[in-house]
Amino acid sequence: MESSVHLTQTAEWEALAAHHHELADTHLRDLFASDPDRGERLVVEAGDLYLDYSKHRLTSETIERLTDLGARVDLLGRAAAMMGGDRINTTEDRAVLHTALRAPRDAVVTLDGENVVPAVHEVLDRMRAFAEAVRSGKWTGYTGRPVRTVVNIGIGGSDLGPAMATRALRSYCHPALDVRFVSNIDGADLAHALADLDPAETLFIVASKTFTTLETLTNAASARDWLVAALGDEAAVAYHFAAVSTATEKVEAFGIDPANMFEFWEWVGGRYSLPSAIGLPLMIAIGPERFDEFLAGYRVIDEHFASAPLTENLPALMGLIGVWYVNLFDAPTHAILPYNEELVRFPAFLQQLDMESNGKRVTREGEAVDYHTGPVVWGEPGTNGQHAFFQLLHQGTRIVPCDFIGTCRPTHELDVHHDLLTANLFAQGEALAFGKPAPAVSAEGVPDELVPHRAFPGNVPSSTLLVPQLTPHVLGQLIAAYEHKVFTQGVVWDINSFDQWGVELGKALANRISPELQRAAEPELAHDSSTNALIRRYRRLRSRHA
Ligand SMILES: O=P(O)(O)OC[C@H]1O[C@H](O)[C@H](O)[C@@H](O)[C@@H]1O
Repeated sequence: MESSVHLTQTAEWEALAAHHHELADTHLRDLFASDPDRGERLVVEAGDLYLDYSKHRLTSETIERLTDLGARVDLLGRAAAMMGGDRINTTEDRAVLHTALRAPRDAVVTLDGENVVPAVHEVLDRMRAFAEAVRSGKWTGYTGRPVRTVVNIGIGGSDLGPAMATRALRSYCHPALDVRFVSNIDGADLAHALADLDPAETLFIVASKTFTTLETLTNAASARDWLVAALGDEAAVAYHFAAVSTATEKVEAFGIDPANMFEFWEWVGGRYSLPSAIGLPLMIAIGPERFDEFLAGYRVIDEHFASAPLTENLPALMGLIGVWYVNLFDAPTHAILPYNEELVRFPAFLQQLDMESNGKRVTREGEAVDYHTGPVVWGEPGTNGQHAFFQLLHQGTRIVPCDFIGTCRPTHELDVHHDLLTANLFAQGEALAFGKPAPAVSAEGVPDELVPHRAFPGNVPSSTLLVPQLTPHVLGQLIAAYEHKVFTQGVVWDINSFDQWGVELGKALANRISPELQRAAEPELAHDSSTNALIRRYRRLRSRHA
C-alpha cells in the first residue's frame, strides 16, 4: 500500500466496514443454523496445526473481504521483503530476519550482499558442542565437577522465549539437569534461584542482545560475586559463565571468556530471538536433536506463510480475523487459553511478542493512526481460567475473542485427565459461541427472577488450534504461527512491528531516580509532587532498622 493511502480510506476497508454493518448483530447460533457445515469448512491446516475458525462471527464473505484487505496491503509481498532481508525496521534501520535463524544449512538469505545462513549454522554448531558437553558432564566447573544447574540470566526477549519453551517441553528435558531462569531486578528472583545451589555445579548463561540491560547486568554481577565468593578465585568465572549476545566487546569487558560467547545479530529482534543462540538454555535442556526438530517446526510454518494463498494461510487468517475484532468490533483484548499446563508461560511470551510489536500509535511514516492497533493480550491455561475469569467471558459486557489451544495426545500417562481437559476445552468453545438463551433456562424450571442471571448470551468468538501433541516440532510451529500473525496485523495497520521505543522513557526515568533513592538529602524537587512524596516515603521506610 502506498504510504499516502490511508488504511481506513481504502475501498477494501470500506467494503469490510459495510459488510460488518450487515453482519455485526448476527448470532453464531444463526450462522451455524444457516450454514451447518461451517465447522468443517471454516478450517485451515498448516503442518501439524489445525485451526478451526468457524466459531467466529464471520462468513465466507468476511474472509473474502479480509483477504482482499490483505492483498491490498500486499501482505505476502511484505512477508517476502522481510524474509529477503529488506530493512523493514526503518526506525532502527535494520533488517528483520528471524526466519533465517531456522533456514536450512544450504539456504541463501542475503543481507548487504552477504549470505547470513553460514554464520547462523556456525553458531548453532558451537551451541550443539557446548550443549552436548554440559549434558554429558564433559564440561566441568572450576573444581572439576559437572554442571547440575543452568541459570539463564536475561529479561524480555532474552528470558520469555527460552523460559516458556523449556517449561513447555519439560517432559523432553535432561532428567539430571535443572535449568532455571532469573529475570527480575528484584533481588528476590536471584536470591531464591541461588538459595539451594552449589556454585561448583552451577553454570550461568548471561543472555542479553545489547548487554546493556540494567536488570540482566545487575543480576549477572551479583551472580558473579556469589560464585567468586564461594570458589575464592576470579578465574572461576571462565568455567561457570557463558554469554549470548550481539555485543562481543561488552561480554569480554564483563569478564566472560569469548570462547563461551554465542553470537546473534542486530537483525534478530529480542522477542523473535528464541531460535537464535538465545535458545541455548533450551538446547541444553532438551538436547541438540530436539532443538533441531524445534527449528524445523518453525520452518514448516515459515514456508507455509510465505507461499499459501491468503484464504488458506493459517497465520494470515489468524491475523486478519484479529483485525476484524480489534477494528470492527472494537474488542480491546485477546485471550490466549492453552488447554495444556505445559504452555503455562505461553500467554506471557505472546504478550511481549504481540504487545511490544504492535502496541504502536503512528504509521511507518510517523502519522498518527485513526484506528486501533494491537490488542491487550492476556490468558492462562484452562481449566484454571474457567474457575477464575471465564465468568466475564460468558456474561460480561465486553467481547473477548479467545484462542483455545489444545493437544490431542498428552505428554504424560494420565489419559483420563487429558480427556477431561479436552472435554472442557471443547465445551467452553461451544458454550461461549452458543450460550443458553433465557427460554432454555426457563424451560428447566428456573424461577423467573433468576432467569436473567442464569442465561448465557453466547456469541463470544473463538478459534480452536488443535495439535497432535506438544512436541518440539509442534511448539516451533505454534510460535511461528503467532509470529506471522503479529506480522500480518502490523502490515494491515501500517506500523513498524519491530521497534520498541515505548520502553525507553521508563528506563531513563529509573536511571534518574535510582541515585535519589540512595541519597540522604531531600529529593531534588525535580519530579511532580506524587513522585517526590513517594521517594521521600520510601527513603524513610527503606531502612531495615526503621
Ligand atoms: O536482550 P536485551 O538487550 O537485554 O533486552 C531485553 C529486553 O529489554 C528491552 O527493554 C526490550 O523492551 C525488549 O525487547 C528486550 O527483549
